[in-house]
Amino acid sequence: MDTAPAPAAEAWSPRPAYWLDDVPTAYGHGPAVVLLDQTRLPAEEVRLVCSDVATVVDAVRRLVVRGAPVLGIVGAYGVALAAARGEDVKAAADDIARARPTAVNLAWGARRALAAWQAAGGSAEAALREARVIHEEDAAASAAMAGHGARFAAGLPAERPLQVLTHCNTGALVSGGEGTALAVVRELHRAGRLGRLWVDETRPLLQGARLTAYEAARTGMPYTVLSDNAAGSLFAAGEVDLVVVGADRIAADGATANKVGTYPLAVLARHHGVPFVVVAPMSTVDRDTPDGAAIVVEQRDGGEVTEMAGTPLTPPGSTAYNPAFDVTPPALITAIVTESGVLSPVSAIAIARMSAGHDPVMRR
Ligand SMILES: CSC[C@H]1O[C@H](OP(=O)(O)O)[C@H](O)[C@@H]1O
Repeated sequence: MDTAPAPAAEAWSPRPAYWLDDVPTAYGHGPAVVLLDQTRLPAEEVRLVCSDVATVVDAVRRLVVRGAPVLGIVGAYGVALAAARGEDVKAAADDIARARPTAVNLAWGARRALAAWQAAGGSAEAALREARVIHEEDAAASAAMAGHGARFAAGLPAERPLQVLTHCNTGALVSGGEGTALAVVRELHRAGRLGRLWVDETRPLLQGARLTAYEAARTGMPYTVLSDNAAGSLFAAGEVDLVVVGADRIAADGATANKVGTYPLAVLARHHGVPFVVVAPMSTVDRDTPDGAAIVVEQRDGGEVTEMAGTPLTPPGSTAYNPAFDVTPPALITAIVTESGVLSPVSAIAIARMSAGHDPVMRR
């Protein structure tokens, strides 16, 4: 079984999204939101300079920037950009929130920046300040989750360095810091406790094969990519000690929306007695969504399934079912790791306590 070579571990960040005050733009010099174009990775590191909100919204829709926490950061920067350009700020916040419906962070970040703008009497500086606070908060949350998650993993009965399976991409590309679930894996690697990272390719857009592998290679983790279909045989062979995934929205009862293909992993993990851990900041917990049935799952264009890099994979006229996410019920989740601590077992009460700002049920 091939394992990609592990280059020297390094403190590395791809800087997925940031603000620049004064750059050449389509409108002359002015502020911009700069995005690392994740559709071009791993082959090319190309940055998109967004000088208006319409460009930000299009970039979110095309997954130029993606992943719940960084979407919260970009949502806030997008509102700050509208304010700086004298655009309709409320309309901008609404357009941003509508760009992708499932990751609660997108609307949450936009609304926080809008509220700051309104509270300051329509101040663009206030909106930008709030966006920067959200960016910094997410970096701190990422570090805290990495610590809580690694300590939880260290408590697992393991006779070997952990073999961890993950789905989609939850690293520094989705965060102001090192990410969510992949930040936990990176912390385990630093502590010498990571035996291998199994990387689900994550059809149809291959966030795992393209992005998680890119991050694992850049940070020196021992990793192996697999087709999503192969995960079951890994469990059956006893090669998975822990599953860690991210989240796009966690409902008040602990039901979790994440990249499509997550729910089957939760079922496999339960069947094989493997801990299944969700890692997400509090900004992804949405107490206004009561349960999994209330989570809106983004349905994306079928062409993402029937084509690969513009090449048809199916006969002309084929239709495709392409939900971007699925929902895992709380009963299949061993623990939810947030910056506040570890919930185990997950319960509606614990989630409610956590989303109300109280300490979670269990803290490690
Ligand atoms: C922890 S945020 C990463 C999260 O977002 C991904 O979805 P997408 O690539 O469509 O933005 C996936 O659900 C990841 O778990």
